[in-house]
This record gives sequence, structure tokens and C-alpha cells, in this order.
Amino acid sequence: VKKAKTAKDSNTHGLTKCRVLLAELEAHPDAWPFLTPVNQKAVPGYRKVIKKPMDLSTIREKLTNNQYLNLETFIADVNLIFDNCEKFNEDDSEIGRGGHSMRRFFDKRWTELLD
Ligand SMILES: Cc1ncccc1N[C@@H](C)c1ccc2c(c1)OCCO2
Repeated sequence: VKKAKTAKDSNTHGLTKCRVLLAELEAHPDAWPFLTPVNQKAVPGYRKVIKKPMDLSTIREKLTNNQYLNLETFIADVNLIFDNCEKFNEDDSEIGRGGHSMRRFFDKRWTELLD
């Protein structure tokens, strides 16, 4: 029997799914370009082109600091990683292909976890 969903319950379950999804993204073989913030001094043009940088370690920090209100705000930050990647990298490049691979994996997993 499904328990009545209170706001707190949805939030708790939503956050549990965020933790599961983030752990799987961090462990993915194609995650390496996305694990830490892009070093904007080392990557010419990145600061100018990408208005809202995002990476998996920043998402981990925000999750730890309870900065995600629900699954949707978490999904928005993960998609920011992939959108930034598509904007800056050619589809036919190692990082570009990695971004598409990670987005496909993430889309499949969060839809599977939807309650
Ligand atoms: C996701 C992304 N988009 C655009 C540029 C970089 C990156 N990732 C960084 C970590 C990165 C990924 C690969 C690298 C690198 C830095 O510095 C030089 C060697 O290859």
C-alpha cells in the first residue's frame, strides 16, 4: 500500500534518488571531464562562452549542504553540465561524445527512478 505522500516524504525520497543518481554519474567511465570544475584559466574562451559552469563535485557539495529543494532542481544542475558541454565541445570530440554518453545514461536512470 503506497504511503500518503507528505511534502517531507516526497522531499526525502527525492533526495535519496539524487544521492543514488549522483553516485552513479560519478562512477560512470565517461564522467572524467565532468568530475571537477573546468579550470577557466587553462581552457581559453570557457569563461566567456559558459555563463553558468557546473560539474559533479559542485553538485555533490550542494547536495551535502542541502541546497537542492527537490529532484527537479537537482536534475536542472545535472542537465547544465551536459548543455555546457554541448555548447563548448564539438559533438565529434572525446569530451563532446562523453557528454552525450553521460546525458543518455542520466536520462535513462532518472526516468527509471521516478516513483
Ligand atoms: C567538460 C569540459 N568542457 C570543456 C573543456 C574542458 C572540460 N573538462 C575539463 C575537466 C578538461 C577535460 C579535458 C582536458 C582538460 C580539461 O584540459 C586539457 C586536457 O584535456
